[in-house]
Amino acid sequence: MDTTEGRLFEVKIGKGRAWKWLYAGSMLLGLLLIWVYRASHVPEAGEKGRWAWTAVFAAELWFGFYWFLTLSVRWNPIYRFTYKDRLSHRYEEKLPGVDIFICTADPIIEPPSIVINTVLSVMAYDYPSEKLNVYLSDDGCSIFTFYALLEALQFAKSWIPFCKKFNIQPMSPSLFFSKSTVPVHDSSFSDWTTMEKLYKDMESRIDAAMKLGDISKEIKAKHEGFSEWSSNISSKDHQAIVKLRVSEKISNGPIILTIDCDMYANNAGSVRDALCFFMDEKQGHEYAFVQFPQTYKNTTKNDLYASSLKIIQKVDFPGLDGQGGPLYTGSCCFHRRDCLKGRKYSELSNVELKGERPQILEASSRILEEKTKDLATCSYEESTQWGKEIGLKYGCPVEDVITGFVIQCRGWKSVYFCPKREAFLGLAPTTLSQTLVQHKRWSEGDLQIFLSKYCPFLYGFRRTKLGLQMGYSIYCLWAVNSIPTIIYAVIPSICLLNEISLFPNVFSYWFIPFAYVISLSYIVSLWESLIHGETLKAWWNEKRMWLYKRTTSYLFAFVDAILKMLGINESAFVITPKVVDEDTSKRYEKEIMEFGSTSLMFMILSIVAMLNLFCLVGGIGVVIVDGAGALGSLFMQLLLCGSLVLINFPIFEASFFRKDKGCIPISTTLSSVAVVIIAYFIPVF
Ligand SMILES: O=c1ccn([C@@H]2O[C@H](COP(=O)(O)OP(=O)(O)O[C@H]3O[C@H](CO)[C@@H](O)[C@H](O)[C@H]3O)[C@@H](O)[C@H]2O)c(=O)[nH]1
Repeated sequence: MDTTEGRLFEVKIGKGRAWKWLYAGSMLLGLLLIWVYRASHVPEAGEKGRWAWTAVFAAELWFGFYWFLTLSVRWNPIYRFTYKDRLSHRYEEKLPGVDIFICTADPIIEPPSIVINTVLSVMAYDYPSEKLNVYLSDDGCSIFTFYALLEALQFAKSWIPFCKKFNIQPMSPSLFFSKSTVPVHDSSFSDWTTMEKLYKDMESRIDAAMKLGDISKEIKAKHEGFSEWSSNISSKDHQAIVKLRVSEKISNGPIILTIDCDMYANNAGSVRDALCFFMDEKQGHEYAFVQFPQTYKNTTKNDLYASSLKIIQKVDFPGLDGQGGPLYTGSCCFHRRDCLKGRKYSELSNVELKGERPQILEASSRILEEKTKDLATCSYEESTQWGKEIGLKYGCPVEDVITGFVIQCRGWKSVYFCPKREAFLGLAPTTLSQTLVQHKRWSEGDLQIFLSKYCPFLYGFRRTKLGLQMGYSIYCLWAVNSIPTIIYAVIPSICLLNEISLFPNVFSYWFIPFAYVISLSYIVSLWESLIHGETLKAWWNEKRMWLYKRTTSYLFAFVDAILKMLGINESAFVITPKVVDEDTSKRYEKEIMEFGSTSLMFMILSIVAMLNLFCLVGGIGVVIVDGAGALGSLFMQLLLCGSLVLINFPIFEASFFRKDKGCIPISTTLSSVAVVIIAYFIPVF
């Protein structure tokens, strides 16, 4: 193939425009008919169910509006392909420096052995090693992480050459040795077993230090860096951590990769893939960042907690790319340093990827170390533009999303690149509670953006395409979905119990738009899941998590975001644990849902489930007594209530049949039953 010509990447546009028009047009017609029905059939004043009707109508208006927003990411998806051979041929000698930032914050829930695997994996990229610099920022200021890093540096001297010699992928030793075995007669066998032993020995030394809760004097004597821990140091008061401006003084790579501490590099070519976009002669100067999907190595076969976020990764993000670029999601993203530092896009300037690497002499490295300590302190930032216009934006639980949005508003585009071999593999939450808390943080942060001056429709107006503003709003309005979803999960069921019909009779023409809109949206969602490799059960699990997130995470996020806006509350970053105990882990592998504690979130889930079970039994009783007439007018409610009972099966199982530690505590079950009984006596208006 001729590598002297041609673009460094190619874009393919998604097909099926005619089908999309048909889908969007018919859904819109169906929604309009539903709204017409609602507006023209409101119960008379004084008639039972008037308020319930109004609430359901409001929820349907919202669902329609929200569905319209989601069209933005389905309209024009684009898929990208890179030509790394062309990049090597033209630019091998001129490849830019790349600074990799890994951040960690807590050695207990983010064990150092996980962190160093991430470090080792990125060090093994197929890239000139003198141009690759890896920085680890430890917000937890842990001596164990420091010690593990020293061990990793020693190990890297054997690991990196080994990876390059045998083209090892994944480049994280723990993942590699857990997956691969080499036949005894293979020529690489002895290298392989030596390396595995080296790794296991290192891992057990680190784990032993963690267990002991101390680092021995002999080890401390080996590196002067340990002396930093001799004073009264804590995670709240510690030496400076590595930041953007610090790396500027040390390596000043024009390209920056940010990753979470549990995101192992899994594809040796990712740096080169990213550069195919930044260095493309025709369009490279337009791109500020290249976001790769955050994929997880520990999701179960049927993705119990829907943590793979498959539809976001496979449908939404290519769609956003077609509208000007995906969101920056914190991890797995390559940035142009200039853009992170606040540079505005200009069509005329050809932004070269130059970045003079500071000359550091042996003698000056100590002075540099002292100087960078000062640079990295938070107080350095007082009365500066850091955290506002320069670097990541502070003060929002999703600092990544807001930072990416502002960069796009400065005129830059971003790229979404989904390579065949996953670029990164991380750790998804492995309990229900971790998943719900993580989504609470995301949806709260996103709503805060919507309510701030950075609202996509306001700040993005004239700065970005309307499609991109709509795309951002899908996530920014996640939390608001909680209210209409709760209305829909509760009110029709209560009305069923009280024999109040909220939907048209199955034999009426008005039933058709309801049946059409509901079935089409489920068929499309099922089809999207299946073509992207999900199982039927994974789709069903995703629907359950859709309900659980909306009724808990999003609800809490909604309330907290409003309180924050009113100045009553401050939001905090709850770090997602990367490890759980053995029992919990076994249940996760068997896809048994984990409850186990008495949280308010579980209480809400339990109440909604019990209420629906109660209403379904009552509703069936009504139909048996009243006959076919009642079945016709209550059919939709029976269907809705029945589906809610079915999807909540894990809650009933965890309340009544399970005895393990992950079941729902009896106190939660009793309280929710009590709430349901009280609700039964509340009159419906
Ligand atoms: O005070 C903190 C809190 C977190 N972290 C690190 O930030 C990363 C992300 O935190 P985590 O608790 O793992 O959050 P997740 O929800 O798993 O992460 C997603 O969501 C975050 C925003 O909510 C983004 O910052 C992340 O990049 C993105 O992967 C981890 O490496 C943490 O060690 C810090 O360095 N300091």
